[in-house]
Amino acid sequence: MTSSATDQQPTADRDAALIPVGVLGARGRMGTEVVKAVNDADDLELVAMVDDGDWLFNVADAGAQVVVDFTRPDVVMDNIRFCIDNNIHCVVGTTGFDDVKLATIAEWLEAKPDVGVVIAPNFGIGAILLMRFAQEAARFFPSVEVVELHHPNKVDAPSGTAVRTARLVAAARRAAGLPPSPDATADSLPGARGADVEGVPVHAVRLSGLVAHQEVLLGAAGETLTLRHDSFDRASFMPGVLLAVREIGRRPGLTVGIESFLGL
Ligand SMILES: NC(=O)C1=CN([C@@H]2O[C@H](COP(=O)(O)OP(=O)(O)OC[C@H]3O[C@@H](n4cnc5c(N)ncnc54)[C@H](O)[C@@H]3O)[C@@H](O)[C@H]2O)C=CC1
Ligand SMILES: O=C(O)C1=N[C@H](C(=O)O)C[C@H](O)C1
Repeated sequence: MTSSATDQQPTADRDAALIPVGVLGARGRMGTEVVKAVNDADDLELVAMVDDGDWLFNVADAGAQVVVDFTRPDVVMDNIRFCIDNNIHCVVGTTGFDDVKLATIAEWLEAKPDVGVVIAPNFGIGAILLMRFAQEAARFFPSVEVVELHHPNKVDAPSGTAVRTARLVAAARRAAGLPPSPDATADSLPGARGADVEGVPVHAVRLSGLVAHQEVLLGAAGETLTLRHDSFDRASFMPGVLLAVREIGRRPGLTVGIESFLGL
Protein backbone atom coordinates (compact mmCIF):
# COMPACT_ATOMS: atom_id res chain seq x y z
CA MET A 1 0.00 0.00 0.00
CA THR A 2 1.29 3.47 -0.74
CA SER A 3 1.06 5.68 2.31
CA SER A 4 -0.02 8.73 0.31
CA ALA A 5 -2.96 8.62 -2.07
CA THR A 6 -1.46 11.61 -3.92
CA ASP A 7 1.20 9.22 -5.25
CA GLN A 8 -1.50 7.86 -7.57
CA GLN A 9 -3.39 11.07 -8.21
CA PRO A 10 -1.57 14.04 -9.79
CA THR A 11 -2.10 17.29 -7.89
CA ALA A 12 -3.08 19.11 -11.11
CA ASP A 13 -6.17 16.88 -11.44
CA ARG A 14 -7.50 17.78 -8.05
CA ASP A 15 -10.42 20.15 -7.59
CA ALA A 16 -9.66 22.93 -5.08
CA ALA A 17 -13.26 22.76 -3.77
CA LEU A 18 -12.85 19.20 -2.55
CA ILE A 19 -12.08 18.59 1.12
CA PRO A 20 -8.72 16.79 1.32
CA VAL A 21 -9.04 13.87 3.74
CA GLY A 22 -6.46 11.58 5.33
CA VAL A 23 -7.37 8.23 6.90
CA LEU A 24 -5.45 6.82 9.87
CA GLY A 25 -5.84 3.09 10.40
CA ALA A 26 -6.51 2.83 6.66
CA ARG A 27 -5.86 -0.92 6.48
CA GLY A 28 -8.18 -1.78 9.38
CA ARG A 29 -11.80 -2.93 9.33
CA MET A 30 -13.19 0.60 9.71
CA GLY A 31 -10.37 2.36 7.86
CA THR A 32 -10.96 0.25 4.75
CA GLU A 33 -14.64 1.22 4.76
CA VAL A 34 -13.81 4.91 5.29
CA VAL A 35 -11.35 4.87 2.37
CA LYS A 36 -14.14 3.51 0.15
CA ALA A 37 -16.69 6.03 1.42
CA VAL A 38 -14.34 9.00 0.92
CA ASN A 39 -13.42 7.80 -2.57
CA ASP A 40 -17.13 7.51 -3.42
CA ALA A 41 -18.00 11.01 -2.14
CA ASP A 42 -18.06 13.73 -4.83
CA ASP A 43 -17.05 16.51 -2.44
CA LEU A 44 -14.13 14.75 -0.72
CA GLU A 45 -10.66 13.78 -1.88
CA LEU A 46 -8.61 11.02 -0.28
CA VAL A 47 -5.08 12.41 -0.05
CA ALA A 48 -3.42 10.07 2.45
CA MET A 49 -3.81 6.56 3.82
CA VAL A 50 -1.76 5.84 6.92
CA ASP A 51 -1.52 2.62 8.88
CA ASP A 52 0.79 1.20 11.54
CA GLY A 53 4.41 1.66 10.45
CA ASP A 54 3.67 4.45 7.95
CA TRP A 55 4.82 8.02 8.53
CA LEU A 56 2.19 10.21 10.15
CA PHE A 57 3.86 13.15 8.41
CA ASN A 58 2.25 11.90 5.19
CA VAL A 59 -1.12 13.34 6.16
CA ALA A 60 0.38 16.79 6.66
CA ASP A 61 2.63 16.56 3.59
CA ALA A 62 -0.36 15.50 1.47
CA GLY A 63 -2.32 18.58 2.56
CA ALA A 64 -5.09 16.82 4.50
CA GLN A 65 -7.52 19.32 6.05
CA VAL A 66 -9.42 16.58 7.88
CA VAL A 67 -8.13 13.32 9.28
CA VAL A 68 -10.37 10.37 10.14
CA ASP A 69 -8.90 8.14 12.87
CA PHE A 70 -9.95 4.53 13.39
CA THR A 71 -6.81 3.11 14.97
CA ARG A 72 -6.32 1.89 18.54
CA PRO A 73 -6.96 3.38 21.98
CA ASP A 74 -3.22 3.23 22.79
CA VAL A 75 -2.09 5.32 19.78
CA VAL A 76 -4.97 7.70 19.10
CA MET A 77 -3.83 10.45 21.51
CA ASP A 78 -0.47 10.79 19.70
CA ASN A 79 -2.32 11.01 16.37
CA ILE A 80 -4.65 13.74 17.65
CA ARG A 81 -1.72 15.72 19.07
CA PHE A 82 0.06 15.56 15.73
CA CYS A 83 -3.03 16.70 13.81
CA ILE A 84 -3.77 19.60 16.17
CA ASP A 85 -0.13 20.75 15.97
CA ASN A 86 -0.40 20.65 12.17
CA ASN A 87 -3.78 22.50 12.02
CA ILE A 88 -5.65 19.41 10.77
CA HIS A 89 -9.24 18.82 11.92
CA CYS A 90 -9.87 15.38 13.44
CA VAL A 91 -12.83 13.03 13.15
CA VAL A 92 -12.12 10.31 15.69
CA GLY A 93 -13.98 7.01 15.94
CA THR A 94 -11.33 5.20 17.95
CA THR A 95 -12.54 4.33 21.46
CA GLY A 96 -11.00 4.54 24.93
CA PHE A 97 -11.56 8.17 25.92
CA ASP A 98 -12.08 9.09 29.55
CA ASP A 99 -12.52 12.55 31.08
CA VAL A 100 -8.76 12.97 31.57
CA LYS A 101 -7.99 12.33 27.88
CA LEU A 102 -10.80 14.63 26.76
CA ALA A 103 -9.51 17.40 29.04
CA THR A 104 -6.01 16.95 27.60
CA ILE A 105 -7.32 17.37 24.04
CA ALA A 106 -9.30 20.46 25.06
CA GLU A 107 -6.09 21.90 26.53
CA TRP A 108 -4.12 21.22 23.30
CA LEU A 109 -6.90 22.93 21.32
CA GLU A 110 -6.57 26.13 23.35
CA ALA A 111 -3.39 26.87 21.37
CA LYS A 112 -5.20 26.20 18.06
CA PRO A 113 -8.60 27.94 18.26
CA ASP A 114 -9.48 27.24 14.61
CA VAL A 115 -9.00 23.47 14.79
CA GLY A 116 -11.93 21.11 15.41
CA VAL A 117 -11.82 17.64 16.94
CA VAL A 118 -14.86 15.39 17.21
CA ILE A 119 -14.64 12.21 19.26
CA ALA A 120 -17.60 9.95 18.53
CA PRO A 121 -18.01 6.60 20.30
CA ASN A 122 -20.46 5.61 17.57
CA PHE A 123 -21.20 7.10 14.12
CA GLY A 124 -24.23 4.87 13.50
CA ILE A 125 -27.43 6.95 13.41
CA GLY A 126 -29.43 4.13 15.01
CA ALA A 127 -26.88 3.71 17.79
CA ILE A 128 -26.96 7.45 18.49
CA LEU A 129 -30.76 7.37 18.66
CA LEU A 130 -30.62 4.34 20.97
CA MET A 131 -28.42 6.31 23.37
CA ARG A 132 -30.89 9.20 23.28
CA PHE A 133 -33.90 6.93 23.84
CA ALA A 134 -32.15 5.17 26.74
CA GLN A 135 -31.36 8.54 28.32
CA GLU A 136 -35.04 9.56 27.97
CA ALA A 137 -36.38 6.28 29.38
CA ALA A 138 -33.91 5.99 32.27
CA ARG A 139 -35.84 8.02 34.84
CA PHE A 140 -38.98 5.87 34.50
CA PHE A 141 -37.41 2.51 35.41
CA PRO A 142 -35.82 1.41 38.70
CA SER A 143 -33.65 -1.22 36.95
CA VAL A 144 -31.30 -0.83 33.99
CA GLU A 145 -28.51 -2.90 32.45
CA VAL A 146 -26.53 -2.54 29.21
CA VAL A 147 -25.49 -5.49 27.05
CA GLU A 148 -23.11 -4.92 24.13
CA LEU A 149 -22.31 -7.66 21.62
CA HIS A 150 -19.41 -7.48 19.15
CA HIS A 151 -17.16 -9.42 16.79
CA PRO A 152 -14.40 -11.35 18.61
CA ASN A 153 -11.54 -9.23 17.16
CA LYS A 154 -12.56 -6.13 19.07
CA VAL A 155 -9.66 -5.06 21.30
CA ASP A 156 -11.57 -3.24 24.05
CA ALA A 157 -14.39 -4.19 26.41
CA PRO A 158 -16.84 -2.86 27.20
CA SER A 159 -17.39 -0.92 23.98
CA GLY A 160 -17.01 2.85 23.93
CA THR A 161 -20.69 3.10 23.02
CA ALA A 162 -21.74 1.00 26.01
CA VAL A 163 -19.66 3.09 28.39
CA ARG A 164 -21.16 6.31 27.01
CA THR A 165 -24.68 4.86 27.13
CA ALA A 166 -24.21 3.80 30.75
CA ARG A 167 -22.86 7.23 31.70
CA LEU A 168 -25.78 9.03 30.02
CA VAL A 169 -28.27 6.70 31.69
CA ALA A 170 -26.54 7.10 35.07
CA ALA A 171 -26.65 10.91 34.74
CA ALA A 172 -30.38 10.79 33.90
CA ARG A 173 -31.03 8.55 36.91
CA ARG A 174 -29.06 10.87 39.21
CA ALA A 175 -30.94 13.91 37.89
CA ALA A 176 -34.23 12.11 38.63
CA GLY A 177 -33.06 11.17 42.14
CA LEU A 178 -33.31 7.41 41.52
CA PRO A 179 -31.56 5.07 43.98
CA PRO A 180 -29.22 2.31 42.67
CA SER A 181 -30.95 -0.46 40.67
CA PRO A 182 -32.25 -3.16 43.05
CA ASP A 183 -29.84 -6.10 43.22
CA ALA A 184 -29.77 -8.56 46.11
CA THR A 185 -26.86 -10.59 44.71
CA ALA A 186 -24.75 -11.68 47.65
CA ASP A 187 -22.62 -14.32 46.00
CA SER A 188 -21.36 -14.36 42.39
CA LEU A 189 -18.40 -15.45 40.32
CA PRO A 190 -16.14 -12.48 39.40
CA GLY A 191 -17.52 -10.75 36.31
CA ALA A 192 -20.95 -12.38 36.49
CA ARG A 193 -22.65 -9.04 37.07
CA GLY A 194 -20.64 -7.24 34.38
CA ALA A 195 -18.61 -4.05 34.70
CA ASP A 196 -19.94 -1.30 36.94
CA VAL A 197 -20.11 1.99 35.00
CA GLU A 198 -21.38 4.64 37.40
CA GLY A 199 -23.72 2.08 38.97
CA VAL A 200 -24.99 0.66 35.66
CA PRO A 201 -23.99 -2.98 34.97
CA VAL A 202 -22.46 -3.35 31.47
CA HIS A 203 -22.04 -6.82 29.94
CA ALA A 204 -19.81 -7.54 26.93
CA VAL A 205 -20.37 -10.49 24.55
CA ARG A 206 -17.74 -11.41 21.91
CA LEU A 207 -19.13 -13.75 19.25
CA SER A 208 -18.13 -14.80 15.74
CA GLY A 209 -20.72 -13.66 13.22
CA LEU A 210 -21.51 -10.40 15.04
CA VAL A 211 -20.47 -6.87 14.00
CA ALA A 212 -21.70 -4.31 16.58
CA HIS A 213 -24.88 -4.57 18.65
CA GLN A 214 -26.26 -3.13 21.86
CA GLU A 215 -29.25 -3.60 24.13
CA VAL A 216 -30.42 -1.45 26.99
CA LEU A 217 -32.72 -3.38 29.32
CA LEU A 218 -35.00 -1.33 31.53
CA GLY A 219 -37.29 -2.87 34.15
CA ALA A 220 -40.10 -1.82 36.46
CA ALA A 221 -42.83 -3.75 38.33
CA GLY A 222 -44.53 -6.03 35.83
CA GLU A 223 -42.86 -4.67 32.67
CA THR A 224 -39.59 -4.37 30.80
CA LEU A 225 -38.50 -2.17 27.93
CA THR A 226 -35.71 -3.44 25.65
CA LEU A 227 -33.99 -0.99 23.32
CA ARG A 228 -31.79 -2.68 20.73
CA HIS A 229 -29.59 -1.53 17.89
CA ASP A 230 -27.72 -3.70 15.37
CA SER A 231 -24.96 -2.72 12.98
CA PHE A 232 -24.83 -5.68 10.60
CA ASP A 233 -22.32 -3.98 8.29
CA ARG A 234 -19.66 -1.30 8.84
CA ALA A 235 -21.32 0.67 6.03
CA SER A 236 -23.79 1.70 8.76
CA PHE A 237 -21.17 4.02 10.27
CA MET A 238 -20.32 5.83 7.03
CA PRO A 239 -23.13 8.45 6.79
CA GLY A 240 -22.15 9.66 10.26
CA VAL A 241 -18.43 9.67 9.44
CA LEU A 242 -18.97 11.63 6.21
CA LEU A 243 -21.26 14.11 7.98
CA ALA A 244 -18.55 14.71 10.57
CA VAL A 245 -15.87 15.14 7.89
CA ARG A 246 -18.00 17.79 6.17
CA GLU A 247 -18.94 19.58 9.42
CA ILE A 248 -15.78 19.58 11.48
CA GLY A 249 -14.18 22.54 9.69
CA ARG A 250 -17.09 24.66 10.94
CA ARG A 251 -16.91 23.31 14.53
CA PRO A 252 -13.72 24.51 16.21
CA GLY A 253 -12.86 23.08 19.62
CA LEU A 254 -13.75 19.69 21.07
CA THR A 255 -17.07 17.98 20.34
CA VAL A 256 -18.03 14.63 21.89
CA GLY A 257 -20.50 12.65 19.77
CA ILE A 258 -22.07 13.81 16.51
CA GLU A 259 -25.49 14.44 18.05
CA SER A 260 -25.17 18.21 17.58
CA PHE A 261 -24.17 17.71 13.91
CA LEU A 262 -27.46 15.82 13.48
CA GLY A 263 -29.48 18.58 15.14
CA LEU A 264 -30.19 16.42 18.21
N1 LIG B 1 -17.01 5.29 16.50
C1 LIG B 1 -17.51 4.30 15.76
O1 LIG B 1 -18.61 4.41 15.17
C2 LIG B 1 -16.73 3.04 15.63
C3 LIG B 1 -15.56 2.92 16.33
N2 LIG B 1 -14.79 1.82 16.19
C4 LIG B 1 -13.50 1.85 16.89
O2 LIG B 1 -12.48 2.12 15.93
C5 LIG B 1 -11.27 1.49 16.36
C6 LIG B 1 -10.73 0.62 15.23
O3 LIG B 1 -11.62 -0.45 15.01
P1 LIG B 1 -11.35 -1.51 13.83
O4 LIG B 1 -11.26 -0.81 12.53
O5 LIG B 1 -12.32 -2.60 14.01
O6 LIG B 1 -9.90 -2.04 14.25
P2 LIG B 1 -8.76 -2.70 13.32
O7 LIG B 1 -7.82 -3.39 14.25
O8 LIG B 1 -9.38 -3.48 12.21
O9 LIG B 1 -8.05 -1.43 12.67
C7 LIG B 1 -7.15 -0.59 13.33
C8 LIG B 1 -6.07 -0.23 12.33
O10 LIG B 1 -5.24 0.78 12.91
C9 LIG B 1 -3.90 0.47 12.53
N3 LIG B 1 -2.98 1.19 13.42
C10 LIG B 1 -2.49 0.80 14.61
N4 LIG B 1 -1.66 1.73 15.09
C11 LIG B 1 -1.63 2.75 14.16
C12 LIG B 1 -0.98 3.99 14.12
N5 LIG B 1 -0.15 4.39 15.09
N6 LIG B 1 -1.19 4.79 13.04
C13 LIG B 1 -2.01 4.40 12.03
N7 LIG B 1 -2.67 3.22 12.04
C14 LIG B 1 -2.47 2.40 13.10
C15 LIG B 1 -3.82 -1.04 12.60
O11 LIG B 1 -2.69 -1.56 11.88
C16 LIG B 1 -5.14 -1.43 11.96
O12 LIG B 1 -5.04 -1.55 10.56
C17 LIG B 1 -11.60 0.75 17.66
O13 LIG B 1 -11.30 1.59 18.75
C18 LIG B 1 -13.11 0.55 17.55
O14 LIG B 1 -13.72 0.39 18.79
C19 LIG B 1 -15.15 0.79 15.36
C20 LIG B 1 -16.32 0.84 14.68
C21 LIG B 1 -17.20 1.98 14.73
O1 LIG C 1 -14.95 -2.06 17.62
C1 LIG C 1 -16.06 -1.97 17.06
O2 LIG C 1 -16.42 -2.76 16.18
C2 LIG C 1 -16.97 -0.89 17.47
N1 LIG C 1 -16.52 0.01 18.30
C3 LIG C 1 -17.24 1.12 18.80
C4 LIG C 1 -17.42 1.00 20.28
O3 LIG C 1 -16.54 0.47 20.98
O4 LIG C 1 -18.45 1.46 20.78
C5 LIG C 1 -18.50 1.39 18.03
C6 LIG C 1 -19.23 0.17 17.59
O5 LIG C 1 -19.77 -0.45 18.70
C7 LIG C 1 -18.30 -0.78 16.84
